[in-house]
Amino acid sequence: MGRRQKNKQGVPPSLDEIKKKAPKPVQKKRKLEAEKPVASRKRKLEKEKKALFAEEEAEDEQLVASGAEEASSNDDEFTGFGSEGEDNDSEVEGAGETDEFDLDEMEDDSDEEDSIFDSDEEAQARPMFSDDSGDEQDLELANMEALSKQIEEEEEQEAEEAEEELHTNVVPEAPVVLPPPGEDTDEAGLSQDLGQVQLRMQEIVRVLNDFKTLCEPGRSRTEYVDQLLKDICTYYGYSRFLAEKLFEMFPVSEAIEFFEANETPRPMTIRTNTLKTNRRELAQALINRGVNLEPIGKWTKVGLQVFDSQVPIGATPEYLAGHYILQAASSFLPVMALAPQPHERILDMSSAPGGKVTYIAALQKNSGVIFANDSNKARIKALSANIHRLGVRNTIVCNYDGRKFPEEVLGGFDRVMLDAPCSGTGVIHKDQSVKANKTAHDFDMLGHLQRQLLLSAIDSVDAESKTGGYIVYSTCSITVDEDEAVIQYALKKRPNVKLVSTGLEFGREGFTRYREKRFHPSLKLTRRYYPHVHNIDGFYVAKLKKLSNKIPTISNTEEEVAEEDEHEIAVSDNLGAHSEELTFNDEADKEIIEASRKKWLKSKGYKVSNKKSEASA
Ligand SMILES: C[S@@+](CC[C@H](N)C(=O)[O-])C[C@H]1O[C@@H](n2cnc3c(N)ncnc32)[C@H](O)[C@@H]1O
Repeated sequence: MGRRQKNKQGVPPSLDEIKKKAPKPVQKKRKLEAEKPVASRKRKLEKEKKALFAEEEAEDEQLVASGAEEASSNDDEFTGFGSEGEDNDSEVEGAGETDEFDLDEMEDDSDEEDSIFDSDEEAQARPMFSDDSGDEQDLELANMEALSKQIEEEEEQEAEEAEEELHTNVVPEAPVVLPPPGEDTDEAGLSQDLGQVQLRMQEIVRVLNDFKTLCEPGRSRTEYVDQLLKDICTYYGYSRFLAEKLFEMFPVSEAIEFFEANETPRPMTIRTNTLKTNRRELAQALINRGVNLEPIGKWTKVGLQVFDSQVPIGATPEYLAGHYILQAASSFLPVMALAPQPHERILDMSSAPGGKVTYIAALQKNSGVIFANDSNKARIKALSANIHRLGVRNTIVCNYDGRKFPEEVLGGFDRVMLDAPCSGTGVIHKDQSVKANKTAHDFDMLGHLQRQLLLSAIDSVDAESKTGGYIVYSTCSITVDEDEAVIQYALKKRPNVKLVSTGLEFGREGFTRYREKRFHPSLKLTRRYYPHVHNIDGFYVAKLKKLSNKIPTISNTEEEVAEEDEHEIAVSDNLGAHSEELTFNDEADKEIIEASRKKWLKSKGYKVSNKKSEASA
């Protein structure tokens, strides 16, 4: 846990902000989860208000048109849902859920909600929906009053805080940035006071961004980066290993934005369960209970963002009746990419606690069959509970190791969703323990499991499916090891698949090169999401199309084999107690393991014979 979190220091100012201000030991009050900067929210609101009133007359036509446009802008897979007009909640968005929303944790959420203050006035000012035809725009109008009031109050509070800061701040001295050459931070007595550390980070970032002009004579870039990493560990509470791993993914300033974003929660969001209601009705019901909300964005017609509430969001009658599920917005994305069609046979290989699988069922309108699998028995409980509460009836819950598909369980699916177990580097704001707990060994083991699960997912799909033949791979981690590297491995091991567009409207392109690694150019088609860029959890989504049920022979050169399976060397080095869980069950893999083993033995100085070892014979 980071020192800032442990000390409950609340949301610290961003580094941009501290450029303008001196550090203050007393931190600001923690903002509400969904809170955006007041000025920008107000501007947005005013803009929306104008647009809404201007367009009011053309509302119905516009809604229908925008629905049609959205349907047509997506893959062919979506056409099955396209013809039912605006109330057709079978829109192409997908949903999913990450662990934090499982039932066990719902109580905690509720407690948090209880503590959110909302004035009576705001509640009274809540407008009602009077028109059946509206959707997103009605909803925004309905919330306008409440939001305006809230924003005004926030403005007043911010003005008070600014005034307070003016009186309490002392202009700081320029921080000492680097210890004298040859000394480390402690020896040199560099301050560990968090305010000072924060200032030092800001100063180092400034120097690194204009190194030639600003560096101390004789000091190298590496020295600055090293001190910055030390400070990141001190200030945010990361292990050196993870700080480096994440730091090297971004340009320097952006890396700090990423670390900052992990200190604040993402907006609370819910997904309308279209098996039971539609978003407009749900929004009205919740507004009537004192929930302040608005649509998440144009890209989803089922998502709502909750700003604050007078009632616990995880315990309203609507919640208990299964009209919605608490679900991170990022988790909608893989299901949108999967784009399940009615009547299809679908496998969700690691589905607990069920956020994504219940959205798949909703998009299928309870038709077809879904196998909702998860290897963790304990999590199956929450999965079943969600399936029941949300009125999902087309789903069979099962409890296998995903790697047993298709051979020992079942294959021939139209589509497979693999929302893989991962390190959770995209959701650090929810689980601060990731900062200190994840080791290189964990990443090796996860990468290995993810690769195996993905090959099983691919093998479980029927390439001849009339409507499908797709696999979606997603993680709530942003590390290349768990994302592009896993897909690259699958492309090489299964030349009978290719990457296709996810159909998602936003998100950064996947890496085609990362440090010394080079990936297939089609990795560009995959999508990356970041908390500091998209204000959603860090996420990765890739969509594959299976072209044939036959796996073409792989003619890898020895060098390619060694390159692809670099991580396997590390894994075999590390197998130890976990070796039973991680045995390969695939002939092709055995050869690769053997090649890796030989390379590893050679690297350790052993003489390696060209005969096959007993284990692989
Ligand atoms: C990211 S969570 C899935 C979240 C889920 N898709 C949702 O939307 O609610 C990853 C899941 O993988 C499961 N898992 C881990 N190893 C597995 C394996 N070998 N086979 C199948 N599931 C596995 C974990 O129990 C965990 O529930």
